[in-house]
Amino acid sequence: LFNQDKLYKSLHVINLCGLISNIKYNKIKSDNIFCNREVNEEYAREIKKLSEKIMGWLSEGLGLHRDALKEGLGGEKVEYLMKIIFYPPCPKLELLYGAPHHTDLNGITFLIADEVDGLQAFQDNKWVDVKYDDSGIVVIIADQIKRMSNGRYKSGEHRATMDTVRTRLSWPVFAEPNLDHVVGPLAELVIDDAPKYKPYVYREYKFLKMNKFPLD
Ligand SMILES: O=C(O)CCC(=O)C(=O)O
Ligand SMILES: [Fe+2]
Repeated sequence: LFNQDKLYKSLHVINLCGLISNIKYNKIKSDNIFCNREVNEEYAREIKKLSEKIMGWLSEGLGLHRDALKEGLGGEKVEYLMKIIFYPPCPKLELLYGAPHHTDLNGITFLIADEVDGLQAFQDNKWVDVKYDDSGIVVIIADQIKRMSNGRYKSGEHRATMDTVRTRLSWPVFAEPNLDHVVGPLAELVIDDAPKYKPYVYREYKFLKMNKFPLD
């Protein structure tokens, strides 16, 4: 999917995550270790390209033109939100999940983690581990693609567990609509089929889902 050289170049921040995964969070924050603007910008550019390529394939899979999902998500106004998540060790795993099971609110998510496993996907009615693999990137189809496709694509259910002794860092990038953009089933997909989902201004969708209000 990527030009490999470019990928590796843009990933050295991620490798750094692996190396520093045992350093205390405060130290990470105070050292501003992630503030390598050049690398982050290059990573963001590559994620944008990858995101548009995959959304192109997904659009074609719906029998639509390549840009259909990208345009539905807001075209050039799509935003790429990078999060760095810190999961401290948890000696009693039965007490909590790092991230309880959920689907992502946005359009599509790209996730890289350090070498500590934790991400699990719900597949065939059971939770399966997404194994750490530093040659790849995890792609999660999220709510807005499900809604634009009128349910023909599912929003991938996932969760993150913690490790009893090791700290874990993960690095998802969420491709999401601008808060004022309205997303709903694509017009071409609701000619013969009834719309399964209401269109929402993304700001409102986020608010309703985060507060567990009914959506449709
Ligand atoms: O840390 C992970 O592997 C998953 C994080 C996640 O699912 C999220 O932030 O939405
Ligand atoms: Fe998630």
